[in-house]
Amino acid sequence: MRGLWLDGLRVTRDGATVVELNLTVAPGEVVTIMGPSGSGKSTALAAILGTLAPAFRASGRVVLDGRDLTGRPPRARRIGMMFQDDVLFPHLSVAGNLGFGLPFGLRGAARRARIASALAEAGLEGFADRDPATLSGGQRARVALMRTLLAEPAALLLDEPFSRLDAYLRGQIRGFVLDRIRQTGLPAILVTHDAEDARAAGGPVLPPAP
Ligand SMILES: Nc1ncnc2c1ncn2[C@@H]1O[C@H](COP(=O)(O)OP(=O)(O)OP(=O)(O)O)[C@@H](O)[C@H]1O
Repeated sequence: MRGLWLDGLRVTRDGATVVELNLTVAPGEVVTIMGPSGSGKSTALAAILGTLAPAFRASGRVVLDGRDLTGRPPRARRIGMMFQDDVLFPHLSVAGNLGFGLPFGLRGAARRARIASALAEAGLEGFADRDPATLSGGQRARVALMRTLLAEPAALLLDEPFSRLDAYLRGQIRGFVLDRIRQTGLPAILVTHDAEDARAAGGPVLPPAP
């Protein structure tokens, strides 16, 4: 079955449940998780990604496109992540940052072609050699998303990815991200405090059930 399935995923700390999720996310669908600060949203994403802090224990299963990811290391899960403070590496050019998303063995013309098409998709032709410090917030956010997508993830997790952007940019970048999700057909989970984000995402909205 294609898509992301959280089959009784439960995270505990000192024996107490922090968060529990039972849901399926279809290809190209965005499920939004909204809830108060400290309700376990980021913890749930870390459990899906396989990066839980040692204080937590996870049970249940994470199944992606029919693969049971339980117990697999993060890099083997093929899950892309976009954070609120997604930083670009300051010592690399924009192209160098995008290249970081690419498979390690990809070199030469094939590598350059993938980077050029990502730049074009992000509306950033001619930006390959730019220092990331000279980009606007919206340009940086687009490069960060394209870097994540170049790694060819099979699902996407978004943790408050728009919250540092002003209202105008927020709408623009949100549209860009949601378009990419629909085009790539990735199942996605969006954590946000913003009702407009949830509405634009168009999918189910869940509280993280304690
Ligand atoms: N590394 C950690 N070790 C121990 N407890 C932690 C750790 N990280 C988070 N917690 C606790 O786990 C609970 C859930 O935190 P989490 O960050 O998942 O909430 P959140 O819903 O994402 O909050 P916010 O909206 O503020 O980002 C909180 O009580 C938090 O204090």
